[in-house]
Amino acid sequence: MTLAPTFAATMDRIAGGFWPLGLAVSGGGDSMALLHLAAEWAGPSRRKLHVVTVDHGLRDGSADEAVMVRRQAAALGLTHDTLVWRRETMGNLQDAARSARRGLIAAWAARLGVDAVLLGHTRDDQAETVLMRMARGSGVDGLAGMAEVGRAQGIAWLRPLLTRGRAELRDWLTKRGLDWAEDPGNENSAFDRVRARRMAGTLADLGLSAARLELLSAHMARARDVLNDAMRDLAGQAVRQDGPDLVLDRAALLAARPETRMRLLAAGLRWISGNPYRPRFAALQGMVDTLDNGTLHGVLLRRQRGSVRLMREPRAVRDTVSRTDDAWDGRWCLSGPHDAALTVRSLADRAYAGGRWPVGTLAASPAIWRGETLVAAPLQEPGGLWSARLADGRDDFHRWLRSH
Ligand SMILES: Nc1ncnc2c1ncn2[C@@H]1O[C@H](COP(=O)(O)OP(=O)(O)OP(=O)(O)O)[C@@H](O)[C@H]1O
Repeated sequence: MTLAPTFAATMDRIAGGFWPLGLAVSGGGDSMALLHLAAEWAGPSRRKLHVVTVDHGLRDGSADEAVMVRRQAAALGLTHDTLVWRRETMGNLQDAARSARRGLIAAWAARLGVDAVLLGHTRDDQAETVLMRMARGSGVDGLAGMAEVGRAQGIAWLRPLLTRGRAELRDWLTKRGLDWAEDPGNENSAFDRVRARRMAGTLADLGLSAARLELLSAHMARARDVLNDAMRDLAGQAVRQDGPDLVLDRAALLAARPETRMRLLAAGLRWISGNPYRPRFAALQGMVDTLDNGTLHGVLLRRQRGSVRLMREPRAVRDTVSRTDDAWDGRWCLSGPHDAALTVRSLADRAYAGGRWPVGTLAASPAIWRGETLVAAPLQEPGGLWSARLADGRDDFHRWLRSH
């Protein structure tokens, strides 16, 4: 099928529930094609498409590209904003630029009431991602590549061009006499992605084309879904949430397949720690084979008779301080009489044994402090003026697991 109708069908399938929509357009060929295709698809509703360009200021011409995008967006009747990023961090420049860009765009979307932003990743980007992940020894999840619909930083990121080729998009623009900018960064071989792009060219000569790599990622995405279903079934049978902790039936877990067990443990560690990434494979494997006492990813594992309890590691939250009306450790909400002089910190060594909760759970639980004076310890001594509950979205492990 030709480009515009397939694009429209994809958009109807993935973007239907979102309106207005954001469009991240760098000025390169992929995202300029995205701009024109999206405007065509939206028709008279195009006023609800908002375009954004991040000017990284990393090289001459980046401001000109933003101006070019603005001009073309205006000609299509779309609003356009330029966000300027000033580099503050050292280290991997492309990674820093990408995460700054995503953060700026997400904040921009929140300001406009936009819940979903379109990105112009193509099949070639997907193929390069898969190759880079192969080179890093990724498993099924990594080889599934980028998702057509993903959630991060509080919004949805949609990639409606993931099955289309870069050359096809440029042809489409050329035929319509539309302009785009070539990113000089694409020729800089210091970047992993650029090296992957070159490697992809060589492999295509051997038959390992972008289309084949995209097929691989689609197979892997299906395998991942099956494995995640198995993990959720196992969680239903073998995991009980106890307040902020998880209690795992050790025998049931050890009887499950290692991959299912490993996924479940990784999910439990992420739910408790709030870390969006899973631990490294080697560290996880060591722990999952024995399900013994240990610490990983800011979480303690403690064996208790036939089970293993997962709880937040007290040391990991020792230095976490927040105001009483912010979520503490990203997962606890406190309520009580407001007083600007109070702060939330962990109960730490003021936790004592003998109550409803293990000392470890209490030590990593939130407490209200005035300087060094303990004002309230809601988990250890409930029923006082202060109470603590798990934040929405992090309060029910099994529900959380269904959406992660
Ligand atoms: N400066 C920018 N301003 C607005 N959107 C951008 C900008 N750069 C990239 N994008 C958006 O991100 C999409 C992908 O860009 P790019 O291939 O450079 O990848 P990336 O975001 O760095 O991520 P990855 O390296 O994982 O592919 C573009 O098609 C566009 O939608």
